[in-house]
Amino acid sequence: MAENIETSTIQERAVLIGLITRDETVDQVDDYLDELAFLAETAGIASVKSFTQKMDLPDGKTFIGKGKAEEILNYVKDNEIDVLIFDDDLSPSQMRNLEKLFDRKIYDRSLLILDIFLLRARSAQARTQVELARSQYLLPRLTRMWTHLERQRGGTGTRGGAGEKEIETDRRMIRNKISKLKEKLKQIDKQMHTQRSNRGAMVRVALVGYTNAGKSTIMNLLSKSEVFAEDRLFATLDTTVRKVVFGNLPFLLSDTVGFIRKLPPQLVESFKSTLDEVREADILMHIVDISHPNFEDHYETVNATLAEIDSKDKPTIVVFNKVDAYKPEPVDPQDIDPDVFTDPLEQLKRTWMSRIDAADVVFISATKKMNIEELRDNIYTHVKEIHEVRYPYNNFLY
Ligand SMILES: Nc1nc2c(ncn2[C@@H]2O[C@H](COP(=O)(O)OP(=O)(O)OP(=O)(O)O)[C@@H](O)[C@H]2O)c(=O)[nH]1
Ligand SMILES: [Mg+2]
Repeated sequence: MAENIETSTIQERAVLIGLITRDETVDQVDDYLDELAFLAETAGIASVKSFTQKMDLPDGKTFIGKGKAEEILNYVKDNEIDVLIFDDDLSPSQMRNLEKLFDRKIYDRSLLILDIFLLRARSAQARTQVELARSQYLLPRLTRMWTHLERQRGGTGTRGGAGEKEIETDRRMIRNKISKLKEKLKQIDKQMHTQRSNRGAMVRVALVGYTNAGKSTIMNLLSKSEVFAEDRLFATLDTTVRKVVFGNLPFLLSDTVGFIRKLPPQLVESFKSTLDEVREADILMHIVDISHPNFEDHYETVNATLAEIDSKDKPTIVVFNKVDAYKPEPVDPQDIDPDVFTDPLEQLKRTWMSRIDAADVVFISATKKMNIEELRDNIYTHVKEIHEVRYPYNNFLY
């Protein structure tokens, strides 16, 4: 799509909106909104302010309550806000109602993630997968798209019978597009499957983890390759596979798309073939950014997503990355036991090494190259185990 100069130089301004439901704390929701701001930034949208509201259940019609809506509306009018971004997913009718109420673009988390994926998709496979997910997301929301179109054409916003007919045409077009994309994806999947089976029976290790955890950085470090890594969410959408040899032991290492809280279900579904690399892996390396205040949530989110793609029970090395940037939670000095002078990182290590089998946990810094030998030893041990079962007479001398 052609971008005009205006949209690329003047950033869109957004307010972020999150509900604090019964099972969530204020701190948690603050962290979710920080993440949402990071997502918005990745999509080129500046977050100007956040609003939260305590509510047990979202309002069926407008998601937030009346009073809150008024407060936000006033702010939106006074501060040149273009977009409202909700941290949770909105139903098609909520989205329509909100759009009417605010007369601004309404995003939910899914739509934002879908837009980022669309911006970042490079390969034919990734593009097809994202387009499919996005079309499926848009289909029930077409009326809204139509009103957008109408406004762009300078219409008055009133929708007569002709409008409804056009919506029906648009719907048919999208349905056609969806089936074409599915067909195309089937073809690509077939090719990828052949490529994968041509790789033979080499042991396969897959890097998995929350987005921005450092997977690509670790891939580069271990395989001496150059995979795009940066401080952005979803820097990687395609799977890269490299052959790596430790000592005399060869194996395949793959880097793939990161996970995030509330990944749109349409995306998980259409990225299933990208995630085949994970599903068919012998060993997983689960990378966790330990410097992130919410890293325990991230760890759980990744495990839940792994369960969704039937990959939860594989041998897994948990790699806590970014120890160089780890900042312990501030503790009240009075709470510190004067007899125990252990450093907080040490304590954290102990906790996790007892929670997960200690043999499968490593603490590293990929950028500062701390503890990389230990990581390599750990991978070597795991790969060797599988290799010996697969090639009992070979003694892996190549
Ligand atoms: N401080 C610190 N930063 C790191 C470390 N490892 C990676 N990073 C930084 O974290 C950011 C994300 O790294 P990536 O390797 O792109 O992360 P990723 O998991 O591949 O992210 P996605 O592809 O977006 O899912 C980059 O800015 C890296 O430089 C580390 O050990 N310490
Ligand atoms: Mg990456």
